[in-house]
Amino acid sequence: MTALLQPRLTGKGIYAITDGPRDDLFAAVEAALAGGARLLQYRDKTTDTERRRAEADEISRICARYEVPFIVNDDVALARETGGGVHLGREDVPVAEARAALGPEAIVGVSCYGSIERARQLRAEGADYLAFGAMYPSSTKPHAPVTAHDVLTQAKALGLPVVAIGGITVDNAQVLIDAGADYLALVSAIFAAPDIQTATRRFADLFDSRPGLIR
Ligand SMILES: Cc1ncc(COP(=O)(O)OP(=O)(O)O)c(N)n1
Ligand SMILES: Cc1ncsc1CCOP(=O)(O)O
Repeated sequence: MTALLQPRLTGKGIYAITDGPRDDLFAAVEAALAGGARLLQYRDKTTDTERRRAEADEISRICARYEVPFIVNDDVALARETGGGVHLGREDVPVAEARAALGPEAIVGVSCYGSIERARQLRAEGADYLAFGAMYPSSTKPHAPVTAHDVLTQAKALGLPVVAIGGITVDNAQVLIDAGADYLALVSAIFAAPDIQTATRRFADLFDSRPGLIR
């Protein structure tokens, strides 16, 4: 296991999520972090174990330099090896199994799709954040059903950080923040942008741009 101290899950902002192999993966991650991303997830659905391990290890080090929590999608063993947290969906292991493998300090995030009941259950199981979506149709995950925005508002009452994901652009993001999203989870809007750092900064600025609004 890489002995890197994981920063805590605090605040609000951009949750940058990678989407499979690319030649400039490390530079892309670094650009998102330089643009102000506050959480980083390594998401690679391929089965190339060696490449995934090497990439996750390097990205965990980049995140540590920026003091940004590093999360691995799906793969608890890889999270353990690289000192990261993990994001779990309905096809993945239970929260308790991830917690037992990663320890009490690790971030364990969960997909709740559009279900407050699922969110309540996973909170009881020890999840650290609750992710909802797709909020809009997503070209990254085209079959993900779209969720109503008011689930974000309802989720606020559960007292954990609320993450919105799916089809988010700079033009449709503000309404999600206003509905209660603490984090906007973004794949294509930042990682397919010609200038990843600038794209991330534009989203990050949304969290600071309305000082008069009480959230
Ligand atoms: C922050 C965040 N939210 C949702 C997901 C989707 O997770 P899941 O439903 O397990 O689907 P895959 O990502 O595994 O295709 C996520 N990865 N991150
Ligand atoms: C992983 C995932 N889960 C629901 S939508 C989605 C993809 C989000 O990607 P994008 O930000 O490009 O729509």
